[in-house]
Amino acid sequence: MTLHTPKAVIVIFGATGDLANRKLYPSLYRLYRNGKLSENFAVIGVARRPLTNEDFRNNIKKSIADFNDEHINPDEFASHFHYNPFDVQDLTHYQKLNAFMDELDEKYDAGGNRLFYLAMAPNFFGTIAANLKSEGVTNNQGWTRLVIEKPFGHNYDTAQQLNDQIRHAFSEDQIYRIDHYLGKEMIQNIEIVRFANALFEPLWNNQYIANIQITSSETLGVEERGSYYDKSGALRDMVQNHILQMVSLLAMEPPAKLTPDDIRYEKIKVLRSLRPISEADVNNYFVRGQYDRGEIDGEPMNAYREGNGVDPESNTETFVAGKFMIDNFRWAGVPFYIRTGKRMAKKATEIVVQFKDLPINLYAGKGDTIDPNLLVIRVQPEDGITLHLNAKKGDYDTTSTPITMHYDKSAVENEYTPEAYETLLNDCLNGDSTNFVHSDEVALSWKYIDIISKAWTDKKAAFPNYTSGSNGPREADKLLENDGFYWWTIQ
Ligand SMILES: NC(=O)C1=CN([C@@H]2O[C@H](COP(=O)(O)OP(=O)(O)OC[C@H]3O[C@@H](n4cnc5c(N)ncnc54)[C@H](OP(=O)(O)O)[C@@H]3O)[C@@H](O)[C@H]2O)C=CC1
Ligand SMILES: O=C1O[C@H](COP(=O)(O)O)[C@@H](O)[C@H](O)[C@H]1O
Repeated sequence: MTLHTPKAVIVIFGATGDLANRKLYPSLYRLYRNGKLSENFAVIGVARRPLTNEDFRNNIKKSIADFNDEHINPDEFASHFHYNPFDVQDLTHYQKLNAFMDELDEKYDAGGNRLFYLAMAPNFFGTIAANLKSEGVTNNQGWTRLVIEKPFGHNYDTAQQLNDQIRHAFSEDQIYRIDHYLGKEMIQNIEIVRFANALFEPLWNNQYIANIQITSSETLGVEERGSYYDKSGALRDMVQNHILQMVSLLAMEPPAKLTPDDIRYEKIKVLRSLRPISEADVNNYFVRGQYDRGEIDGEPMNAYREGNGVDPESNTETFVAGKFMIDNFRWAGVPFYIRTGKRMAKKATEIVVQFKDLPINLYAGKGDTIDPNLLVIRVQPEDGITLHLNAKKGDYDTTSTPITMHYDKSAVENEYTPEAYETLLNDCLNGDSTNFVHSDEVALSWKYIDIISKAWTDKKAAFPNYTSGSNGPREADKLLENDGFYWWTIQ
């Protein structure tokens, strides 16, 4: 696809919030700095508090203060930003917004294109979408796009309701549902590693792969988000979206073409092939945990139930481990193990593809155990790929020893690797929806997750059951041990 420098008037609903300040403004700045955003753009920040343009621009400058680029004048960048105090319920505010967008469109020659970014709590999404439509804000000349943030609903039913509300005002191809994991460099690399290497694609199936493990662990607890998190939990917060997206990318068939529709079609097929589990079976496939007090880097940590906004008897899980089975020809019999949790030993996201053992070990007589080949995709904190092989030991005998081949980015490459939000904003501005989530993916993933959450809501767990700073509850290890496997250590 040929990319042109996009032109647009962008409205950020929730412009004074955490996401806007920490992620969106720095991402827009990097796009601007890297020439991906021309001078033909304006941003209107929308929120309740009564800021002036000057206050708002000062906030923008604070959010990009770390960049310190000599050749970019922060005032010049910030001059593209305009603040609009706003009440999302007040229709007259939408009418004024519409007129202001026209004015800025003319001033910046923005091509009549409009991007609405909803960086606010999801309960506002339906109202905002409906009001934008009823007040004619979406009747613009150029393209119109809507970006929404997760959570896309709380379960299947609420996700469908949310979708219906938004679809009333925007068509599916105008809606960009953000899953920031899809903007991460190494998650995007899964497709390239699989489909651009003759070495892997022929082996990428149940004949050669024993299991796939996905770990996304955090050292942080729920911090200031207790009241949101206590109603969500790790299953909804991480598994329904990020983890299932990673599973889909790892398991999908090669798409006919690299178009958004072809790729989504293949991902959706994976979600359709997930082996359904009954409520009675949930605990054979999934393990839940909640962190207790503990220590990380020598610092004492409190228990989840002691956090702000958390019910002192909370039954909410802060850890999930699980096994997905994909019942199709390619993956029959291959477990996809996943685990994610807060307050674990390390902050890391890693994918390990474990290949099957060879039929016989020719070196067993010489006392060597041959390790399985592993392909490790390191998503964060550092990106990289490691291939675990066996090779000759450096001695007189012909014996085998495990070796590794690493691909690590140089410091310079790392510096220029775009942040997830930067990549996704760039894609959206250029109309590329490949790395955004389709409503069918949302619906299918909720259908699967709802069964687990029902089983877990109906039956209280013996929480807390893992120490802060550990790798989660012991049951998560047993899940693999029962199948003759174990979790590979995170690097
Ligand atoms: N923060 C993050 O890292 C992530 C956030 N998200 C999602 O992004 C969304 C925003 O999160 P976050 O930035 O953390 O939330 P914040 O609570 O920090 O910000 C909420 C924003 O909404 C504005 N707002 C609230 N009520 C109204 C109203 N009635 N009318 C107009 N504006 C209003 C607030 O401004 P004011 O008070 O001035 O009105 C503020 O700008 C949520 O859906 C969240 O789940 C998703 C992934 C990561
Ligand atoms: O969406 C979310 O993701 C973060 C973890 O993101 P990462 O990029 O740091 O891996 C998680 O902390 C948060 O609870 C969740 O809502």
